Amino acid sequence: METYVLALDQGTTSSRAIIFNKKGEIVHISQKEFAQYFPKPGWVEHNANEIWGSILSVIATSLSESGIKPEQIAGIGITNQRETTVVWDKNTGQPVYNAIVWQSRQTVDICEELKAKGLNDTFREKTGLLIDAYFSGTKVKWILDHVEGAREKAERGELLFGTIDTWLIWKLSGGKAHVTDYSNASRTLMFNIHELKWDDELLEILTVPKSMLPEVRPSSEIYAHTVPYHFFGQEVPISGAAGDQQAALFGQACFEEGMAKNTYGTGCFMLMNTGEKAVASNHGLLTTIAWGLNGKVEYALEGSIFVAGSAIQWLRDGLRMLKNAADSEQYAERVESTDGVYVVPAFVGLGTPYWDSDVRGAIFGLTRGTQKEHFVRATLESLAYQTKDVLTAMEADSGISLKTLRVDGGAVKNNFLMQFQSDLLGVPVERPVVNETTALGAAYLAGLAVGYWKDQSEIATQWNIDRTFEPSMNEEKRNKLYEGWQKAVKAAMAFK
Ligand SMILES: Nc1ncnc2c1ncn2[C@@H]1O[C@H](COP(=O)(O)OP(=O)(O)O)[C@@H](O)[C@H]1O
Ligand SMILES: O=P(O)(O)OC[C@H](O)CO
Repeated sequence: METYVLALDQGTTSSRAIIFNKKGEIVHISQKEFAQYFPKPGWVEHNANEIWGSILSVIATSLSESGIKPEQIAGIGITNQRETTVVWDKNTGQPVYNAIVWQSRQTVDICEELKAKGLNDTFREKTGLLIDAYFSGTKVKWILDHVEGAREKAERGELLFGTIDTWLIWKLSGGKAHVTDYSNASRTLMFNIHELKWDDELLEILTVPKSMLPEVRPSSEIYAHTVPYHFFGQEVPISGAAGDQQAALFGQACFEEGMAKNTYGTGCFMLMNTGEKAVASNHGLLTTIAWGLNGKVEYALEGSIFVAGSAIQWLRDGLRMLKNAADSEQYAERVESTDGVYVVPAFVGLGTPYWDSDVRGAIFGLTRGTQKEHFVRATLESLAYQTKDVLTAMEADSGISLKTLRVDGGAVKNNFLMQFQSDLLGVPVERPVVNETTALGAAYLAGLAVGYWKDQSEIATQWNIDRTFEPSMNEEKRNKLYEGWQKAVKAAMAFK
């Protein structure tokens, strides 16, 4: 009987189930979108039960459409939008509030209070993060402070907290396992990434009872089995879990120190493997756990860009300049340059390296001759410029000069963008055959735990290039273009 590994990729806008074979090839994909809730400006929420429903639905579709039987699934790997926070009642299994999404800004005031108390260094040293509404810790506090009766229940030990991986494993196992993996724990603002434990001092500052927190485990091991009624009568091992960006680093086989990937989706997330060293950043990067595997944890430096592919969606849906995102490539190619136009897509502020929540989007360099083509090109180029900002910070912090950049995510289909990225960074950009590297990473982690794949060297041999983009721009031009971008960002930040 041929066997497979199933990856469940629970993302910000959709859930996907992807079945992989032994060669790491995609056998089947099914995908389901779910509702986004925006109760107030800047707030983003999901219904955790709807997320669970979407997962059950994609599992059912993938098995029925592929014809693969549940007993042919050797293991399940979970990967997820990170930081998004669910709090539920352990007796009823019902969430006490919507899931508060990573993008949501409803805890900005809590963050300001913590910063005003001078706690930034305490959080940074212990968690590798900075105080920002992005991370889970202040979201848990917000739920306990705002939902009637929640704090009392939490103190009586009746409520559980989890990021989406934890919620899904708890549901799939019929409430048996309340666990998370190191990579997800490292995004909560409550986990000490050096001592590898929930940090009592931070929990006290955030007023979060420890009894709510899941057990933190390696990213590749059997956490639990599916309860038969959720998996067509089968008890399948749930054997891998990692946050989506760390899973993509794994799926890109960036196993050696200094190897990096950049994912171009809604936002852009660049991660560099720093091996067993947790490298502290002086340039606005995050220090994060890449994964726990083979009895140890490995770390990564991360640059987070909040608006990337969503800027192309804005051209399409907001400005109605494009019929679909892919058309941006043809428009950009029709002109030689942007003629000095720069788009700074700071729609929700800027992440790495600026961490400025108040700056908003801006356009510079318009003339009477500016056409749609220049505009579209400048928007695409902004993804590459933001990536250059992140890479510059990363090279400064790690002392490592990048030799090549591995890329994935929806926008890497755009050949213009990839070529411009390579030109701007001055390094080759490598696009793999399997673009679903997030799911692939989760599948690999799950497969390793059940002996489906032998080890990381076997996995590394499965990574194949679809196309390499070589840099062809001279240094003078590259520097001049980048200087223009830096001026544009500075000017946007001055306008507040
Ligand atoms: N050919 C393209 N050129 C530029 N951007 C694209 C292209 N195709 C898709 N995108 C962008 O990529 C994003 C979707 O990528 P995906 O990896 O599915 O994102 P996510 O996982 O964050 O939902 C969208 O924001 C879309 O605008
Ligand atoms: O769901 P994605 O792919 O937009 O990823 C979200 C990130 O994990 C947020 O940190």
